Amino acid sequence: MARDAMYYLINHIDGWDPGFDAREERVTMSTVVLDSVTKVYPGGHLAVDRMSLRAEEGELLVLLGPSGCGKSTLLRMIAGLEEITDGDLYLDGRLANDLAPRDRDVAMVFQNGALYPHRTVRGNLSFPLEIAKADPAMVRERVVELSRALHIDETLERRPGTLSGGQRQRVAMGRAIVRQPSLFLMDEPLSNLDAGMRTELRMEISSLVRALGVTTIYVTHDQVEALTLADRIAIMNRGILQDVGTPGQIYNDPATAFVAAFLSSQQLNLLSATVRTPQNQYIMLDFGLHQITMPWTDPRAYAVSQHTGSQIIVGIRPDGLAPIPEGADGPHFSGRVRTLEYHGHEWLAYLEVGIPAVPAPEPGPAPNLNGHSNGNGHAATSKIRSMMRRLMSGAEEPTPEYIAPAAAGSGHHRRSDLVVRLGSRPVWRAGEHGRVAVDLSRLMLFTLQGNRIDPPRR
Ligand SMILES: Nc1ncnc2c1ncn2[C@@H]1O[C@H](COP(=O)(O)OP(=O)(O)OP(=O)(O)O)[C@@H](O)[C@H]1O
Repeated sequence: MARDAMYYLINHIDGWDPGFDAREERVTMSTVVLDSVTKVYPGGHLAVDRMSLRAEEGELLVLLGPSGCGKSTLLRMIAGLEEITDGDLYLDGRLANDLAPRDRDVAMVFQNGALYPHRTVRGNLSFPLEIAKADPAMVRERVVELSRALHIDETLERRPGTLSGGQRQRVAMGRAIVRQPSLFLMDEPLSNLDAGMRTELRMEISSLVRALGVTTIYVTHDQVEALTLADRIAIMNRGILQDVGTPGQIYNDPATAFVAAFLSSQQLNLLSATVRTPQNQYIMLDFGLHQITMPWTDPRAYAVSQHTGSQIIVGIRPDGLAPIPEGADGPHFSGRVRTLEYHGHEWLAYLEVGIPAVPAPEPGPAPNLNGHSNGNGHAATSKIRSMMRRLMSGAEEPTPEYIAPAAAGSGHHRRSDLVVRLGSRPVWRAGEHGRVAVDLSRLMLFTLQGNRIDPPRR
């Protein structure tokens, strides 16, 4: 959104009086607290498993995860559209499990920007204010102002069916904004748009919700959207919270191998290594054909040494490896360049280094995530376990904590190529021998279950 349009919107919204005490509402935006919230759908499907999470007042919290991980279910429970099976939801400090959706002061924007098809854009935008019995003259004025700020003023007399996808989403956002809720819930609002429109609207959403200071929970499966938009990201898999932190924290210091792999734009190198401490002089990560040494002065050394004699998973992003000349010193890998791939802004090289590679394990929740807990976690856990037993009547209790990596520890690792980022000019040709320096500080160290060996900083 253009800067002047943004100021226009903010200034006018500040002065709004839409017929209810909106300004009072705006100074205290909702905090959202999930305390061990669980959803089991009829039929026994566990969609959300003991999620504890807190969205601060005015925060833009992104829920990120692959399709089917339970993001929409969680959002719908917050909106009151889906019943909570177990655990507690607090909105602004009030227990809200049984609060009717209309009493939650929540506005929701969906993927398809669901609008009233027989109402014009003007009718759609004014509807929430009409319901609130606002003065009609004021409603007309406010709708025009808002439509200008959202660049949809020329579409006011049109019906949603005649609008582009981007215009429909702007109207949907406008309709959510117009009644100034204390909580915005957005469920993949950009996923039906083309790449250019997604980028444009992404920036607009970011400036809009920040300018309004409305607490926003935004669901997406797109890691770029999450990294660019969020104050904090909560990443989920199979209904379980995997990590929560600022984009920088979870990208650079991920709690689990799943998080590291999910947030990598290029394929993350996940390699199997055995930890050794020869004569206690240093730590050796033994990759079979290659060894990397880590001095005792490394801040992770003690934690890694606890795994001496065992296998661990070492993660390294393609840009943590840099080509170096043959014979250069320092930690390195080397092998034949199998192929080069052109990606426009960069080249990727695939280096045959003969190191066992492993898929990212999908562990349970990382320990010590900074979600909210009111101290009754054990009670909630045993409650849900007994409920699951009832639901599954005799079936074995589900244990989502650990799904063994296909190859890890089995001795039958597939050997795959090391992916190396080369930048805009390839320094090698296919078939040549290549050598890459390993930036020790960029190595991520995980147990075979996929949890970080050295605790992430939050
Ligand atoms: N009404 C329902 N009844 C039974 N199972 C459901 C229902 N709604 C969702 N599920 C299941 O719950 C799980 C979580 O679904 P949910 O829609 O919350 O995931 P999601 O992360 O939002 O996925 P997507 O990104 O594809 O929308 C899925 O396995 C889904 O099939």
